[in-house]
Amino acid sequence: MSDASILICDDDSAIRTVVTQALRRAGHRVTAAATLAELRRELASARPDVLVTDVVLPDGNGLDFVATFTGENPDLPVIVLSAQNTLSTAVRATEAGAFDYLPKPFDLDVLTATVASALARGRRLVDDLPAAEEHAVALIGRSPAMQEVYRVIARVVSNELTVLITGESGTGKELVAQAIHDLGPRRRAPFVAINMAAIPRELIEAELFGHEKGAFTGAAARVAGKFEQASGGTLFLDEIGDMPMEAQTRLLRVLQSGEFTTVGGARVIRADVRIVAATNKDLMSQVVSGQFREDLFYRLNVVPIALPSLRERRQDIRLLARHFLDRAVEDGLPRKAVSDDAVAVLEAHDWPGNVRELENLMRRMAALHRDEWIGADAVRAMLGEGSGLAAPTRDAGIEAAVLTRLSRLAAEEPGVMEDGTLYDRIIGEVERPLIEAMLARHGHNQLRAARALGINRNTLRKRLDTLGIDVGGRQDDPA
Ligand SMILES: Nc1ncnc2c1ncn2[C@@H]1O[C@H](COP(=O)(O)OP(=O)(O)OP(=O)(O)O)[C@@H](O)[C@H]1O
Repeated sequence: MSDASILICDDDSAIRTVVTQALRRAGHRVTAAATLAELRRELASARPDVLVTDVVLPDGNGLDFVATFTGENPDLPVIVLSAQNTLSTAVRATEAGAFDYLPKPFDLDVLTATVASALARGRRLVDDLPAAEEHAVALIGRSPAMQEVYRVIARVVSNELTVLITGESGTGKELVAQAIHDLGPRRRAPFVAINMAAIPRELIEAELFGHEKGAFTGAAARVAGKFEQASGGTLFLDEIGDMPMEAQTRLLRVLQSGEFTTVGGARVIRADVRIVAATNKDLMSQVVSGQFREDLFYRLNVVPIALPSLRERRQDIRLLARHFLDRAVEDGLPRKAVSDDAVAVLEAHDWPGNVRELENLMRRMAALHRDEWIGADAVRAMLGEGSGLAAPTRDAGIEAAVLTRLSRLAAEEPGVMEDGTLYDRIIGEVERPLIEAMLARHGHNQLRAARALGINRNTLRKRLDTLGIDVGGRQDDPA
């Protein structure tokens, strides 16, 4: 007999019975309540060692009760059970001061273990949480795998622990990092992301720590690095597995000392950022092969969050598909709906590009499908056409940008999807930044820019004219 007393409140009598039996088997004394009123009566007559409560009760909301109750009884651990399996319930439960949150259906062994650890600690897990606030980050998914992700997020939002998010490309690593920022006390300061794979290796340190004027060829002025830009907020180190060794060493030093110096500078700056890192690589095997510093790995991997692939949470596909169609409506596209057999096709697909691939597909459907109802054949056809979507040579960012642009155009100009101008308009919009970038890279020398682009100099001149790109009076200097 543990001699601990547990009070359980749930309006479902089957849950009350099984929980009571399981906790009694574990040696505890158990009292049960079916409503908030009964719960209040029980609490007034005797103080339990742990309170376990449901959220939706016939006479009120369990979470509101927990928030007030834990404020007055900070030492009594509360475990919240809920069937509303969203990130916001997990976070609200933690914000309300709950010791832990268990999504329904839960495993009785897990509940028993959670009660045991609540008894061992005898206090709330999280202190000083920010006031509950509606947040913009929509992480969709109710699968058990996502529930686990929400629980970890809810536990880390209020502290400064470094988080390492792993998962295949497109599983939502950046979205999770953003959620951790948006829900935590640093949310009013910037969230700054840097992608190690997208920056030339030799520039990574300057990007991270900033550089002084003249630190290297081309450093015309002092530039603040991402650490400074994110000051007070969160720094998201994306694709951390691609970080070169020297930069890893420097990052480790910063994490150890909490200070850094800019490239070429003697100035010491205090690093005031929360670090969230992400990778789609197996960092541990990179450690083994000597490509990643072991000490840095352990510094980053304080709280690991492993995001499931979409294949591992197929039950979320329907919700996600609807979510992306709703988002398309917000972008001004007509409302579309997926039929059940279309959902079955979506659920059977393997999604190598994960949620990003599904998001792109739904955007394409919203922008291009003619009927309001999206059936199985339309999905099959679109999946067939888009089968190259996740191919490494195709940039999902460009795909998404083009589809977003198409959506906006469709919303702003009815008829544009049929009026025969789309090719020139969209290609023109992509062409302009491409040409401008190559001109800038080649010092506005048109001949060299044309060569680099692989087009004829006259073609380039014509395109500059048509697109109205200002060449600042420069012509093509001799190459
Ligand atoms: N659970 C989710 N709910 C809603 N949208 C999601 C979810 N997961 C991912 N997305 C969406 O899918 C797209 C890809 O997500 P994100 O960029 O966060 O993935 P990632 O894992 O960081 O990818 P990469 O490794 O390629 O950088 C984004 O547009 C994001 O909003």
